[in-house]
Amino acid sequence: MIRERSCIVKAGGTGRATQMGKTGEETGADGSMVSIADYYAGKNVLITGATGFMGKVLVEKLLRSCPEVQTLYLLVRPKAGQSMHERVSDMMKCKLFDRVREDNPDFHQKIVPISSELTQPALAISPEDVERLTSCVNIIFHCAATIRFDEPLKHALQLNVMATQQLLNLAQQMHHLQAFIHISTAYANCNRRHIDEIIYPPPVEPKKLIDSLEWMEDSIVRDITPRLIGDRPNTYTYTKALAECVVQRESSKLSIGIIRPSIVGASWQEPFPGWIDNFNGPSGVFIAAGKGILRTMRANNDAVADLIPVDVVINLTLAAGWYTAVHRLTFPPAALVYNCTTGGINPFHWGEIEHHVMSSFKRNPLEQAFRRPNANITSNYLMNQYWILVSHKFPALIYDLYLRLSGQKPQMMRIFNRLHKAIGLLEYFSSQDWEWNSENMNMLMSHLSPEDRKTFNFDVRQLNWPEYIENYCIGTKKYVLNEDMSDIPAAKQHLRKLRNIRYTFNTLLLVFIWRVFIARSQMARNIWYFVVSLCFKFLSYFRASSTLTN
Ligand SMILES: CCCCCCCC/C=C\CCCCCCCC(=O)SCCNC(=O)CCNC(=O)[C@H](O)C(C)(C)COP(=O)(O)OP(=O)(O)OC[C@H]1O[C@@H](n2cnc3c(N)ncnc32)[C@H](O)[C@@H]1OP(=O)(O)O
Ligand SMILES: NC(=O)C1=CN([C@@H]2O[C@H](COP(=O)(O)OP(=O)(O)OC[C@H]3O[C@@H](n4cnc5c(N)ncnc54)[C@H](OP(=O)(O)O)[C@@H]3O)[C@@H](O)[C@H]2O)C=CC1
Repeated sequence: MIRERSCIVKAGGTGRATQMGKTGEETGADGSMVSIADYYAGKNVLITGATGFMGKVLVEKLLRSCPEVQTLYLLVRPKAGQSMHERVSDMMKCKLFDRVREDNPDFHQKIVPISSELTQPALAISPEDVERLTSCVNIIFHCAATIRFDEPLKHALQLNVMATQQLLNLAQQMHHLQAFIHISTAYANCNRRHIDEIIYPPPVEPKKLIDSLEWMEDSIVRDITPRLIGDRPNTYTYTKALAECVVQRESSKLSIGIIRPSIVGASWQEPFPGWIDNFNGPSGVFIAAGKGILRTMRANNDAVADLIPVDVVINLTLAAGWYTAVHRLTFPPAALVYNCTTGGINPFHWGEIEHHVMSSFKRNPLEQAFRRPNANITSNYLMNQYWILVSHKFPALIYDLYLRLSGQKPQMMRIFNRLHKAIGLLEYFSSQDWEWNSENMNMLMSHLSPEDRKTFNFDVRQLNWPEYIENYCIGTKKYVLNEDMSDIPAAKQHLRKLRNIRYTFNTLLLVFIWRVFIARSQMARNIWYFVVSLCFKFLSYFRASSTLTN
């Protein structure tokens, strides 16, 4: 149980003892509050979702900036024919960990994978592992979730809500737990325009929903899902809202922090700019636009694009873990919520994103683009439908015809259908504005020492958007598509070839249409002869006047 009355925490590798002050704050020998790295020294940390996008960055940052951390227990499941050990060892080989590897080649010794399938009863953790975890874990970061927008409700509920409840149950058995940090999303309450740092009443009592869905067939659940999620756009935001409520209910027994990031994008500074490893959210859209596949999308040019770099989210998460733990005895029995957003502090709009993404991909083109990158966003439904027809479906049809004629399997229409499904799910978020209150983020920043403010920087006022977007686009090229920067001249050459193909195609099309038109209409023929004779007269006049002046 974590709401201990007093506690002495041995700060592991630093050999520095920290103790609870009168206020419940952990203080150093001189009475000052311990730094973040000192707090994590000697601590055992449990992380769920460590193999995911944000989990990886969290593990990396903990190892790099809190090198005295004792052990990181990662709840991992075997997947795609790989054992949990193989998955974790592959993860540690990835480029993201290069800096940690340089600082400490033996960093893997601090990582202990624990086999767990979060959708199974008791999280499918073996009794020995439960024993081990309950006796030593000091802090939990719960990142695991399904973030798919089209996840069937039952599965989203199982993972995002029920697994969270089970993890909270496990947390309550832990003897030395000091903080439970839950990663939610800023869009959990996207049915509201203004979102405060509070937990709103749930759309439905989670337990009742879980009980009633349990006996229902999947087809029935599918049919009633739209009615259940109501004014939320998908099962993801709906179940994340329910999860917050489940977490909040345990806050009288545990010290809890809830982080609500908005749209998490590539890293801003750490461990290097532009790191990204997936197609989620805007990354997939940027790549599709860079490849010249996506030419139109419904989004509001003037709406705020609330992107937040992944390293900012992780720095805030670690700082919130520290703050929750050192203040655990002074907290009221309520979870502290941190809206982790940029819109209210350093706003940037979708129209500006479009401009910078396009110019960045023109400077650093992706390899083997389908067409020259030239995506436009519009909030007009009909306009978007028109461009989908002209710029997506028509070229896909022609290309598939070419593939068929050359004996290959047509594939472009299939790609476009998938793309349309994906962007259709994102449009809700790119067409509207939200306003998040981020006072707790500012409050947390004010509690950091100047040194911690640098090491765990989450001050997004310093973010230079054009530079960030440029690094983001380069990051998608290098780390998602594994393309080499040295191939840029060839990629530019390919774009020039595409431009020439387009010019030739347009000219041939124009001539063809005109010829058809002339052949069928006397009026068109008359206009044609009139224009030609006008040009001829003008040329003769020009030639005659230049002869006279000579
Ligand atoms: C010029 C630019 C202008 C900008 C304009 C505005 C841009 C606005 C952009 C965004 C704003 C919104 C942001 C959201 C806010 C919420 C934030 C959060 O809290 S959570 C995080 C969000 N979560 C998701 O982003 C999950 C979304 N993804 C899904 O739900 C599914 O992946 C879905 C339905 C899109 C596709 O499902 P399937 O079953 O058809 O496909 P599957 O298995 O996921 O992937 C198949 C292949 O396609 C790639 N793929 C996946 N998503 C892609 C995408 N968006 N674009 C391109 N490829 C994608 C995958 O990597 C995979 O590749 P392989 O077959 O393994 O090689
Ligand atoms: N990405 C974003 O834009 C945003 C994300 N968030 C939140 O941040 C958190 C992390 O998101 P992100 O890193 O992007 O998500 P990812 O999809 O990249 O990672 C999800 C993680 O959860 C794990 N997981 C999923 N299902 C199970 C399961 N049944 N048992 C065990 N582990 C499981 C995955 O493991 P495995 O590798 O085995 O599949 C993976 O490690 C989530 O809570 C999300 O809601 C909030 C706002 C925005």
